[in-house]
Amino acid sequence: MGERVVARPNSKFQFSDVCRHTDDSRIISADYRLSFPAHFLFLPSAENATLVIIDALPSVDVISDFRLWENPIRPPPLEPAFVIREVGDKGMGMFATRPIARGEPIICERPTLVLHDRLSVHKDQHHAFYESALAGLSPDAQTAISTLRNAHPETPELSRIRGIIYTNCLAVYFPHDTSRAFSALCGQLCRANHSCAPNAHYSPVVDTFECKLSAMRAIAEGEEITMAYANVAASTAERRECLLERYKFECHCTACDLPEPQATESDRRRTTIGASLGRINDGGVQESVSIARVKDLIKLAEEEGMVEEAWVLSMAGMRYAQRHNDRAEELGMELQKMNFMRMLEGNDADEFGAFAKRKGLSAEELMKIFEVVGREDGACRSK
Ligand SMILES: C[S@@+](CC[C@H](N)C(=O)[O-])C[C@H]1O[C@@H](n2cnc3c(N)ncnc32)[C@H](O)[C@@H]1O
Repeated sequence: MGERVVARPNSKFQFSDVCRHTDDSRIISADYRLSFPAHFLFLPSAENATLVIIDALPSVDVISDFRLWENPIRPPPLEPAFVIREVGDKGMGMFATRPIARGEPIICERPTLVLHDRLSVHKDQHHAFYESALAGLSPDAQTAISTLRNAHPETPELSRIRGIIYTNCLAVYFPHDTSRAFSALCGQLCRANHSCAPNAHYSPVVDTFECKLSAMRAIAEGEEITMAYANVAASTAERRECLLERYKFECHCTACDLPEPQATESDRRRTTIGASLGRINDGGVQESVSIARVKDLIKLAEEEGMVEEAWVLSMAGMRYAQRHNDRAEELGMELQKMNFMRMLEGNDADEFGAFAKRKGLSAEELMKIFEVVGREDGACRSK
C-alpha cells in the first residue's frame, strides 16, 4: 500500500481523504466502513479510465491481471441499428433505425461501472463511496453513468447513485469465477426499456467482458427495442407487482394489456411454464415429467414467445433423454436447444459455434439442419 491521499490538488480523489494508492497504480483502496475492504480498479489506466470495477482484493487483483482488457471490443455494425430517444413516461428508450434480423447483435458494450453484488456500504457513506469510484473515470464515462435514470425517490437510505444502480444494473461475470455475479452499468444498453414480450435478449459475454443485446425476433424499423427485466414466466399480476416494486412502473406491454380471454390464456401458459421451471431449478423435473411433457411445455413457451424459457426446457429434455439412453430424443432436444440459443444470442453465440465444431459441421451445414427442423422466424409468436 502506498501513502494516504489527502486532497491532492487536481487529484481525482480530492474530496475523499479515505482513498489510498496501492502498488498497482490502477487500483485504489477505499477505507470506508464496509463488509469487506473495497477497492476500485480503474481501466485501462488510472489517468483515462472508461471502466471502474468495485470489489475486494484479492479479487480485483486477480481481475487486473487479465489480458482481457487489451482485447479489442467487437466493432459496431457498419450501419447502426438503433437510436436512443425520449419515449413519454418511460423516459428514454431504444428504437430500431432499420430492420434488424433475428439473432443480429444490436449492441455489444463494455460496461462503465461494475460492482460486486454483495458489496454493502454503510448508508451514511453511500454518496461519498460511489462518488469516489466515479471520480476516477473520464468525464464522458462519468456523464454516461450519472445521467442514467433513477426511478427511486432519493432518500438518506437510497442515494441517487444507488438508485441509478438499482434501476439499471445488468448481471456480468468474470471468466476466472462465473459463480460470482457482478452488477454492471452501461451508458447505452441501460436505455432499453422493459417488455414482458420483449423483442431483444440481454446476455453477458464472459470472454470479452461485454454486455450484449441481440434481436430475439425480426425487429421492424421504428419499433422500440425491449428486453425483459423480470421473470416473465409469471402471471400479469405477479409481473406487475415485481416491476412496480423494483423499477417503479406499471407495465402496459402487449402481454400485460391483452384483452380477455387471451389474457387468462396467457397467464395460464406462463404460470404453467413458471411452475415447471421452478421444479427444474430444484432439480426435480427430470424424473417427474416425461419427455412428452417437456415438449408440451416448449410448445407453450413458443406460443408465448418465451425463447429463454424454451431454451431451459429443451436443456432439461436433453438431460432427461440422456439419462434414459434415448439417443434420438437427445439429439432432437439438443438441436432445439441450439436453435433457441441462436434465437437468443445470434449465430455468433459461443455455444452455437462450439456445438457446430463438436458435431464436425460448418455453420452453413448446421443452419440447413435447423431449416429441416423448421423453426424459422415465425416459430415464436411475435408480439
Ligand atoms: C434501465 S431504465 C430504462 C431506460 C430509461 N427509460 C431511461 O430513461 O433511461 C429502467 C427504467 O425505465 C423505465 N421503464 C422501463 N421500461 C418501462 C416500461 N415498459 N414502462 C414504463 N417505464 C419503463 C422505468 O422507470 C424503469 O425503472
